[in-house]
Amino acid sequence: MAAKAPQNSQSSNEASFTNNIPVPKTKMFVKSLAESPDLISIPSSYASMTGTPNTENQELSEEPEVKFPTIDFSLLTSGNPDQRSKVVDELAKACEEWGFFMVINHEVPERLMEAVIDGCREFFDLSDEDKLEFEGKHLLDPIRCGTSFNTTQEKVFYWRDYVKTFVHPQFFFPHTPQGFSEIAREYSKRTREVFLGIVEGISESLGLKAHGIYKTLNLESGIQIFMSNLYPPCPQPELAQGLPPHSDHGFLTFLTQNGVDGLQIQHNGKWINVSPIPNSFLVNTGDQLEILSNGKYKSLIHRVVLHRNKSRISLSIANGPSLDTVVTPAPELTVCQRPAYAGIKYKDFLELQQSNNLYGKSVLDRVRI
Ligand SMILES: O=C(O)CCC(=O)C(=O)O
Ligand SMILES: [Fe+2]
Repeated sequence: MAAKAPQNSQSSNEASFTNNIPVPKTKMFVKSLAESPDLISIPSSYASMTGTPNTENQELSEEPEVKFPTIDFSLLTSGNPDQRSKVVDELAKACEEWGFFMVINHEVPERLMEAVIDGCREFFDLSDEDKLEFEGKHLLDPIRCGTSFNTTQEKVFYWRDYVKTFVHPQFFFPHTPQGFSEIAREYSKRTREVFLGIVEGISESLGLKAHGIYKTLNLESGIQIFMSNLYPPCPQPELAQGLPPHSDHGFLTFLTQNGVDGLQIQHNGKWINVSPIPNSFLVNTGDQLEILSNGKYKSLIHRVVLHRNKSRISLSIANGPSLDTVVTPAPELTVCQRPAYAGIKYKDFLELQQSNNLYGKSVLDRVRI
């Protein structure tokens, strides 16, 4: 059945979004595969050749109670300089030692967080034909929906469907399910406010002016990508992967989920399961922060493992520079140290990341000096 042309809330003919890298026809959505009545094992095209996710070259941490860094957003914005400077120090430590933190007391209403996840679920529940309307034709099309990560490049597919849309500087969104777009618009806006507050704190933590990063990365027209992932129940979770180990291309990613865990982060050479504090954001550092901080704040390597009987939905909001910003190490940080990364336009970085395999820090490695 032929897919109809994508329809979005606004025009998709923005010059900054058009490129010529075509998107292949989506393989079957993994949700439909997972719902096949007789499925007792995964097709070989989903079986990881590098071993099971949990035994792959690194062990799972055996620490029973991991104390993840937690940032109280209300203390960062309270106007009390002592409280703020304490949180700035905590941000420095979290970014340097973990590349990961949970944000609590962020003022995004819990019911909005629940409503947006419900919207994601309703979207994934649409028929394959309805979802294919949003498949997208080119890699940087503002709305794209599909499965795995990049099925033209992958020998092994990931047990994951996704919908991905650009929500800043211009808001694009599927017109269905009804009401989803409005909820997503509000959620994206509120999340961006928290992101901008955290960016000021990170700016200060690097010894830059509070607005330094905002100006350098042109965040006024910074990219915000709304990406929801569905990981359906998998009959052989020990063989398939939700997402392989990778870092995120942007500056900071804000993640929430439907109450089902599955995210693992790499810390001190071990994998750690992340179980979020309710109503918190899981925030991780991305490649543009690693470049800007000249390697002081490394981007976090993370991956997703699957469940036999549970369906997981996550929503990651990737926040990055404007597409035409050339990101380099901050000049203030290369006075005593040589720059460790060459400058690269964010749009080029994004295109490289989207058109290749998702693995490790493959794109960042290309700009290391
Ligand atoms: O689903 C998750 O927990 C992580 C998703 C992720 O890594 C991504 O969207 O880049
Ligand atoms: Fe990620």
